Amino acid sequence: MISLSCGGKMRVVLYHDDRARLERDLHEHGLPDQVSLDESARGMLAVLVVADGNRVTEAAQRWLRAEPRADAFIAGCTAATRCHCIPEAWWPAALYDLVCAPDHEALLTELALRLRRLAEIEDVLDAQWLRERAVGDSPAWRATLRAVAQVGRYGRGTCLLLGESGCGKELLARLIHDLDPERHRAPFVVVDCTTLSPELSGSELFGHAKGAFTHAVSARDGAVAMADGGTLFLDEVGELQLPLQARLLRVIQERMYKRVGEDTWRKSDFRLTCATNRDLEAEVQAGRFRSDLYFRITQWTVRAPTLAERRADIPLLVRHFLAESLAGSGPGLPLVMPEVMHYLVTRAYQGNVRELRNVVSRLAERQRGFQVISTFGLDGPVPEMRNGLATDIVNPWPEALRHAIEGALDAGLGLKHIGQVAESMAVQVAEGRHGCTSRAAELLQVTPRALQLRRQVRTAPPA
Ligand SMILES: Nc1ncnc2c1ncn2[C@@H]1O[C@H](COP(=O)(O)OP(=O)(O)OP(=O)(O)O)[C@@H](O)[C@H]1O
Repeated sequence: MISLSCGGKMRVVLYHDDRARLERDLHEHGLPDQVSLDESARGMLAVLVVADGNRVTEAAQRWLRAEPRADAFIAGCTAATRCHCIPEAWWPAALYDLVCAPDHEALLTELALRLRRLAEIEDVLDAQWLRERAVGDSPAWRATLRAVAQVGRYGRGTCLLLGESGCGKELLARLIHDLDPERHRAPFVVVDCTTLSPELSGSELFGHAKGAFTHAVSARDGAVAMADGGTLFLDEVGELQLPLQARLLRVIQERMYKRVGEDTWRKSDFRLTCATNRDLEAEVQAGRFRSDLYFRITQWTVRAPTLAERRADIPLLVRHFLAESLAGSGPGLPLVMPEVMHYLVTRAYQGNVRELRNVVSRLAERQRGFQVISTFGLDGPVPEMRNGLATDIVNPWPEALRHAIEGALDAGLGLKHIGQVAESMAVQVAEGRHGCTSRAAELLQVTPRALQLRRQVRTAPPA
């Protein structure tokens, strides 16, 4: 997939019979500052394709040959050329956007707008707050974030987030909400459709009037009312029962609802985002999900990649979850031994990022106080570091050590802390070979009691 961001300007190469005119027109239509038409500018490449007549396919092929390493293609065509853009025939995998407009003038306006948005989205993706919350730099994850940023910032409609359990759908739904310029200050209301009981589901979604049923001692708002002005997030929407689907459809269409036990129509203006790990199209085919509701909730769809599709992000995620687990328990982050990182990068994760988070927090808990995270207490055999994929991702020892030392220096921790990293590493390696035994103590040239004490000191909470 594509990555346009490199901390510099986005370089856009234009192809058009009359390049000078195209350039002038685009500038006139408000090309953003971040976009450079200067081919010598640093940065990744987006290629803008504008073609007339029947030559779209032929032109695209020519440009693909000329720019085989382009990161992204934006293809532009007018209504007259649209029918010649048979996407499957020539769209490259890196096609970022297809822009269609009725005529050349409208096309230029639209292209300039898309480029402006693209540049804005790249800025959003590089924002510190987003990088800290939605950790990962892999092309698959960046492509997902780009789609989510586009929906959040510019899309007004409903969005269905697809993906396996634990791969970050709820996190993405929150991002859509936080990126929505009009709604981000209003509530983000989550409804887990798996926990909606058949008896109370209507009340949980729509609220109830006092005395509507046995335990309704007072009137209460439901999720739909609470999400007014903000976002209603229906997690596991595929679990909704058919009668509730019908009621929900009405609310989505008309933004009106009635509390249980009440006859008055009430209004709620919310953005709807849904998530599912089911194949909803198959559910529609099987008659378990209403097709009209399906079309209503899928104005946009974004698929969150599995962790296996973004293994390159695992080292970053490991450090993120380590920092989360060890917050407040001492200076700096411990060094993760390359063997451990290799294990974490190559192991299978049925529960995706959630499972990785649990594994890392268990490791951090077991080795709290150490400056080095070793293989001690891993929940599976450590494979040999031969796997090509993992060796590309995992830093080898000297590099891992250098990172740890650089991290310590950046955090202003000095030689004492760095010495502790080395000492901790030696203890971990010796214990890895012999356990916490007199043999390990001998190897480290300390008494077994001193080794044990060191362990206690290390595991004691920091002063
Ligand atoms: N890129 C990421 N950076 C940081 N944390 C992440 C990332 N992706 C997922 N997580 C974390 O992983 C956990 C699972 O994510 P989330 O709940 O969003 O998954 P989900 O797909 O909604 O799961 P489910 O289908 O089971 O509801 C959460 O703690 C979330 O914060």
